[in-house]
Amino acid sequence: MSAEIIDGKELAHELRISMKGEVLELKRDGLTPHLTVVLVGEDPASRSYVRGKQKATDETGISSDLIELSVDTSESELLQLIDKLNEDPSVHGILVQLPLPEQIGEQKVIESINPAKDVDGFHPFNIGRMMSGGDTFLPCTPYGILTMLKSKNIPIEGKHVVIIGRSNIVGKPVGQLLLNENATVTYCHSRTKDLKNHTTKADILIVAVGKPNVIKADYVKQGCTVIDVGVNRLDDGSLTGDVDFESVKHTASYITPVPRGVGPMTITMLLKNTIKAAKGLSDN
Ligand SMILES: NC(=O)C1=CN([C@@H]2O[C@H](COP(=O)(O)OP(=O)(O)OC[C@H]3O[C@@H](n4cnc5c(N)ncnc54)[C@H](OP(=O)(O)O)[C@@H]3O)[C@@H](O)[C@H]2O)C=CC1
Ligand SMILES: Nc1nc(=O)c2c([nH]1)NC[C@@H]1CN(c3ccc(C(=O)N[C@@H](CCC(=O)O)C(=O)O)cc3)C=[N+]21
Repeated sequence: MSAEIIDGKELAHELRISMKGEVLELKRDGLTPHLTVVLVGEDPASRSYVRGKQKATDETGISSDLIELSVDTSESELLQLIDKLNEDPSVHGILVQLPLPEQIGEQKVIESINPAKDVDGFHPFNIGRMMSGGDTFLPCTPYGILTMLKSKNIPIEGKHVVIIGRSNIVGKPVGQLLLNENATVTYCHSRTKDLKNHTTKADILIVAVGKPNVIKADYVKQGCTVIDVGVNRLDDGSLTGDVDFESVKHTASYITPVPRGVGPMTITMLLKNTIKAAKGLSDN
C-alpha cells in the first residue's frame, strides 16, 4: 500500500481561486488588500520565498510591495520603517522576512508590528489570542497544516499528534492549534531522548526540523499521517523535506511531499490573513 499524497500545491490553487473572487468583491467596494513585505539582506532562500509570496499576491489580485534593505541596516532603521507602515492606512498586512541579520533583535521587530497588521501571526498579542482560542491571525504554516488535514477529513480530535521541532514559527504554534482541535500533543526536539519511542506512537506526525531524512519508515506507525514541513536545499539545487518520502510512503496513510506540500499552503494562508487584515480595517 502506498500513502495518499496531500497535494499542497493543488489545494492552494483551489483556495486561491475562491480568494480571487473575494478580493474582486472587496475591490468593487473600493478596498484593495495590500501586503508589504520587508526583506533585509541578500539571503537567497529568503529571496526565493519572497518571490513566491509576490507571485501569489499577483495571482489573487492582492496588491503587494517589497521593501528591500541592505544587510547592514540597523535595528532602529527597521523599527522606524515599521512605525511608518503601522501608520499607513493603505498597508493592511506587514511581513518582515525572517531570519534577520544578527545586529537586529528579531523579537523586538516582531513586537513592533501593529497586531492588527501582523499577517504572520507572530506578535505575542496574536499568539496569546490563539492560545486562548480567540479570533486572531493564525500563524501561516500551522494554519496551512490544519487546512490540509481538514481537506482530507483526517480526524484530529482524540488523536495523538507528535511534533518534532519547537520553533516559535512552526513547532510550538502547530501544537497549540491542534490542541485547540482536541488532539493530544507531544513535542520533541533536539534534547528529546529516544525520539523513535515517541514518533512510533503518533497518529499524526509533524516534522519541522530542517534536516533531510530525520524520519525513516521505522519511525512511523502503520497508517500514520505524516506532515513534512522541512525545506532543505541539496547541493544539486533540488529541494527535499525532513522525511524520507520514498520509504515512509509505504507505511503512512497520508503524506505531504516537498516541494508541493506545506510550503504553498503557508503562502496561501498568508493571503487569507491579508484579506482578513484588510476587512478588519474596513470595519473600523
Ligand atoms: N514549508 C513551510 O512553509 C515552512 C518550512 N520551514 C522549514 O521547516 C524547517 C524547520 O523550520 P523552523 O521551525 O524555523 O526551524 P528551527 O531551526 O527554528 O527549529 C528546528 C527544531 O528542530 C529541532 N531539532 C533539530 N535537530 C533535531 C533532531 N536531530 N531531532 C529532533 N529535533 C531536532 C530543534 O530543537 P531545539 O529547539 O532543541 O534546538 C528545533 O526545535 C526548516 O527546514 C524550514 O526551512 C519553516 C517555515 C515554513
Ligand atoms: N516572516 C516570515 N514568515 C514566513 O512565513 C517565513 C519566514 N519569515 N521565513 C522563512 C520561512 C520559510 N517559509 C516558506 C514559505 C513557502 C515555501 C514554499 O512555497 N516552498 C515551495 C518551494 C519553493 C521553491 O521552489 O523554492 C514548496 O515547498 O513547494 C517554503 C518556505 C516561510 N517562512
